[in-house]
Amino acid sequence: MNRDVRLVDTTLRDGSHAMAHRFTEANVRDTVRALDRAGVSLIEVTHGDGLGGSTFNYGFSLVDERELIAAAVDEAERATIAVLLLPGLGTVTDLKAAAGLGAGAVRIATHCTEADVSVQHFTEARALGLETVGFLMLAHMVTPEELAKQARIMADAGCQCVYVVDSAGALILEEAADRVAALVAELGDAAQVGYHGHQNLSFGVANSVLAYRAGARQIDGSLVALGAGAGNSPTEVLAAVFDRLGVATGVDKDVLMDAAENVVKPYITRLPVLDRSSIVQGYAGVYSSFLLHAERAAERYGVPAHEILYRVGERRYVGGQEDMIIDIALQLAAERDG
Ligand SMILES: C[C@H](O)CC(=O)C(=O)O
Ligand SMILES: [Mn+2]
Repeated sequence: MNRDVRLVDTTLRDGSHAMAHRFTEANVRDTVRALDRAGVSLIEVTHGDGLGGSTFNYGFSLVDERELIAAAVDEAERATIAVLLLPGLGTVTDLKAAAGLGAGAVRIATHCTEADVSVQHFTEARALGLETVGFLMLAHMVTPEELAKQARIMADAGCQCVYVVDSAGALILEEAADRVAALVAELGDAAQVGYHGHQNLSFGVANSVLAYRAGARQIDGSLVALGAGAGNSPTEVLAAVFDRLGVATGVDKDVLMDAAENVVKPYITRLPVLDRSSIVQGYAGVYSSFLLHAERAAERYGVPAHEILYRVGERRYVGGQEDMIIDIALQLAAERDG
C-alpha cells in the first residue's frame, strides 16, 4: 500500500460512548461495508470501554460485542477488524474469543502512567498472531518524557505502534506534537507512533496534522466525529485535509463523506456537540467518556453537568472512576441545599 499515514477508524468503538453502547448489528454491518469500500485498513469495533466493558459501571451494550465483532469481520473484505482491551476490564479469555471471531488486531489501553499492566496482554496478543497497538490514555497528564518512558514499556512488550491518546481533548498544538516527537525519538524503529484526538477544544484535526509532521504514522478518526465528549477527529475531515496537504492516506475521501452523510448520520441518536460540558472536559482535562455519566448524574441530582466535570478535573480522576461522578453530584447537591 502506497501511503504516508494510515487512517484508523473508531466510529464503532469510541462512537459507542456517544451511542450509549446501543449499536445494532445493522449499524455495524453498514458502517464496516462503507469504511472498507473507502479503503480504511483498520476498523475498531468493541464496547466503548473495550472488551468486557458491558457492565453496570460503564453501561450495558444493546447487542453483545462478540456478535458485533463477528458481523464486522463478516462484512470486511479488505480491512482488518481491531478490538480495544483495557487490562483489568477485558481479559485474555476475551482476547482469545475476539481472535477466534476473526479480529486481526488489538489496541491495548492503559492510563498514561500504567503501561506495565499491559505487558501480559501484549505477549498473549503476539502469540495469537494479532497486530498490536498500545494506547496511553489521558496523555496530557504527564510530560512528553514521562510518556515516552511508558511507550518504551509497551514496545518492549511487543507493541507495534504506541498511541498518544488525548482522551480529554485537552492537548493544544505543540502539546500534542511534543508528545508524539518524544515517542518517535524514544522508539525509533522499534514501534510506530499513533495519535488519537478528541474535539473538546476543537484541536482534533489540527493536532493530528502536527502529530503526522512530528512522525505519527497512524491517526484515529470517527465518521461524523462520533465519539466520547465532543467527539473524535472526523475521519472524513482527516482524509480531506491530508489529501489537500498532499499526504497519501490510501482512502477515498468522497466515499468517506458519503458514509458519514448517508450511513452514520441517520443512525446517530446524539450528535457530538461542542457544548459547555464538553468544552469544560477539554479545559479541565477530563476523560471524554465521562460526559454521559456526568449528564445522567446532573439530571438525577439537579446539579449542572459542567460543575461536576470541573470537579472531576480538579481531582484528576481517571478511567475506571466513573462511580465518583455520583459522589461529586451528591456533594454539589448537598452544598446547594446548605
Ligand atoms: C476507553 C477509552 O474510551 C479509550 C479512548 O478512546 C480514549 O481514552 O480516548
Ligand atoms: Mn477516545
